[in-house]
Order: sequence, then structure tokens, then C-alpha cells
Amino acid sequence: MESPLILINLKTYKEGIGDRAHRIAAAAETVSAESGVTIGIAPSFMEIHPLSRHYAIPVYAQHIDGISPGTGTGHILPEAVKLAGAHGTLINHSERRLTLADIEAAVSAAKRVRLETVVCTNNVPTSAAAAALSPDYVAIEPPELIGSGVSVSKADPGIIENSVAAVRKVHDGVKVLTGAGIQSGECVKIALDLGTHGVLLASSVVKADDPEKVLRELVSLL
Ligand SMILES: O=C(CO)COP(=O)(O)O
Repeated sequence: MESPLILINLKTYKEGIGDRAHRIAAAAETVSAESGVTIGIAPSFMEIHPLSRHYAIPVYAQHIDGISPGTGTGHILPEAVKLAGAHGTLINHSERRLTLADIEAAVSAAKRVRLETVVCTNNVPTSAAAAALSPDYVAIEPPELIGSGVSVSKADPGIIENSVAAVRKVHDGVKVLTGAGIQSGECVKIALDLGTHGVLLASSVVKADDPEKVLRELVSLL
């Protein structure tokens, strides 16, 4: 069976840049090798290349723009993200929302350069809509629980279950992640038992004094 995915989003936390980004990536590499669980990292754009060069874990952009090479000053070019060593990209995170047209363009551009696509959604209908674009993953994250310390797995398991069902109905090949407040092995296990392929998380690892310890706990029941 395919390994679950734990994807750590470093957001723009000050604890997720520079040396800390390296420390978290090194911890992810160690725990992934020990456990056999795939652990990816979505750092700031500036850290995609340094992390992809140094660590044997998949690196994701936090966003790309659905543009082609040319006159796109200030935009994030998918080709450049790929060349920097990214394996995939988040699209439409709740903190970087796009229009439906922008999401479609970003998914198409990512496919053009062979970046894995993780389209984030905020509820069940948007999860179904995202699945229609055939990304690799739909990641359901209730915005009110993001960064709250309250786990979606415990506070709102229904949204996970219903998103999995909605995505399957639209496109059986699209995998589902969930996130918001994920902080323990139990949260991860509940998410997987509800039919997801893994979790998207941030604060519990990024802000931890010892990210490696938290990662070990997150994979402990898999
Ligand atoms: O937005 C998230 C990951 O993309 C979730 O953040 P938290 O894990 O901090 O709730």
C-alpha cells in the first residue's frame, strides 16, 4: 500500500525560515527514513532550492501562478519552481486563496511541468469542485480550525468523511488530505481511518521546541 503523506507547511512563520527550515527538514528526513512514512515540506519560495538539494524528502511550493514563461513580473513561474527542485505545489491554501479560474490555470501549469498538485479547500462543495480539476490531492482544511490547536480529526470528523465521499464521487483517482490543528499520532490515525491519504499541518511542528519529537509522535500509530 502507498505510504501516507505528512506535509508540513512552514507558512511564513519566523520559526520556519533559515536555519529552522533546515532543522525541520532534517527532522522530517530522519523520521521518514525510520518510519517509512512520506514526510514532505512546503517552505518559503526562497528555501525550495536549498532544501531540495540537501534533504531526501519531497519539497512543495506553497503556491504557483498559472502562467507561462514570459511577461509575468512578480509572479511565481511553475517552470522556475520545478527547476528549483520542487516535487509539488500547494494551490489555493486558505491563506492564499484563488478564483476557480486561477486554480484551474495553476493545476494545468503544474501538470505541464510535472509538479504534484495539492489543491486546498475549505468545505465539502469546494472539495468536490477541486476534484473536478483532477489534481493529485485535495486537502480539506476548515479555516476556523487552522492554527487553532483544535484538531479537525476530533472537532469535525464529518467534514473529512464527507469530503472523501464527495471527492470519490467526482473523481475516484484524486487522493484526499486533511489539515487544521493536527498535532498527534491519534489525529493522523483518525484522518487515515476516515479515508484520507494523509495530513497537511503547520504550527504543531513548525513552532515546536523539538520538531523531531513531534514528528515521531505524529507517525507513532501508523
Ligand atoms: O493551514 C494548515 C496547513 O496548511 C494547518 O495549520 P495548523 O496545523 O497550524 O492548524
